[in-house]
Amino acid sequence: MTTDFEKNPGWLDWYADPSRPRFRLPEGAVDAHCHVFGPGAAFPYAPERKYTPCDASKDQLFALRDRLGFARNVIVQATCHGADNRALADALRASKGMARGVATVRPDVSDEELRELHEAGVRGVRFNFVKRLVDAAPRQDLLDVVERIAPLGWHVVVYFEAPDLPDLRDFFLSIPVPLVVDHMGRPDVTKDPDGPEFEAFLDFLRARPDIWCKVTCPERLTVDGPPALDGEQEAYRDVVPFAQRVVEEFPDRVLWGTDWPHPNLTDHMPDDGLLVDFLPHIAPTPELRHKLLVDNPTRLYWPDAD
Ligand SMILES: O=C(O)c1cc(C(=O)O)oc(=O)c1
Repeated sequence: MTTDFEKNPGWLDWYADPSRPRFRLPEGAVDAHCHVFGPGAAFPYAPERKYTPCDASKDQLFALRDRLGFARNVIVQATCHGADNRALADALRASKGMARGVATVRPDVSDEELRELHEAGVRGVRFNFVKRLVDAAPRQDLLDVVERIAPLGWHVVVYFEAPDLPDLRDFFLSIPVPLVVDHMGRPDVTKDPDGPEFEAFLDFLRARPDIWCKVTCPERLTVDGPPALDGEQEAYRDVVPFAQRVVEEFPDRVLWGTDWPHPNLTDHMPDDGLLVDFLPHIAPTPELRHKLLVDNPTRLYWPDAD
């Protein structure tokens, strides 16, 4: 088995020495979207992966959590690990209850694996429709997965790009468990936040009260920044109106996370401390920020916490 992996040429490694955020996160804040990569020598990347990243271990993730001032993490299975959830489960177990997870499973996953994942802290599965990241799975396979995970009380996280929503909408609405949308459905932020494409996305969120939305990844969505680097306190201004619209209309079902270690960025690697400083721009009041960072993710991932 290969354990010696070479990251993609031009791969941008995560930012090694993030600044301490000026914005002080509320107590109990959850980084509700982040990943671990390998390390490849211990947890090999999947043969079917579309990219080979740099390593980003659980210890490095937990160090970032502590530096930024988060209490908890939600770790999302990255596509470079396919449906091999061992690195994820290892990180969840090591977190001692301070991390929950979102896994990738195939319809033939055993009951025992599902039980073990649940016991480790997994509370959802991820369906990915971004063509550069995965080969499309047949929709029937996904519905078969839903049937397997529904009894565990899990939800489905969906990652897709805005132009694909019209084709996916009815399928999503047929999924009989809560849905969580990654990265705001990837809007084109050069378009009008009040225009038809983003309105179609908001309308999808309105279709059911159990559709949640991650208002994440300004560093991925931005077109003209400025980037969260060199102390910039007004980063990613072009993304702000989109995220703010979602936060204000759906304050009780928005989530936020760093997306560390930021796979596949090609332009720049953000300083994660400055990414945290982006939060007051999209959630302008302490009440909105408390819902976004504490109440909502705690309700979804730690419903029994007091
Ligand atoms: O846009 C991406 O490249 C990306 C990739 C992955 C993954 O590979 O799982 O996860 C993300 O949240 C975003």
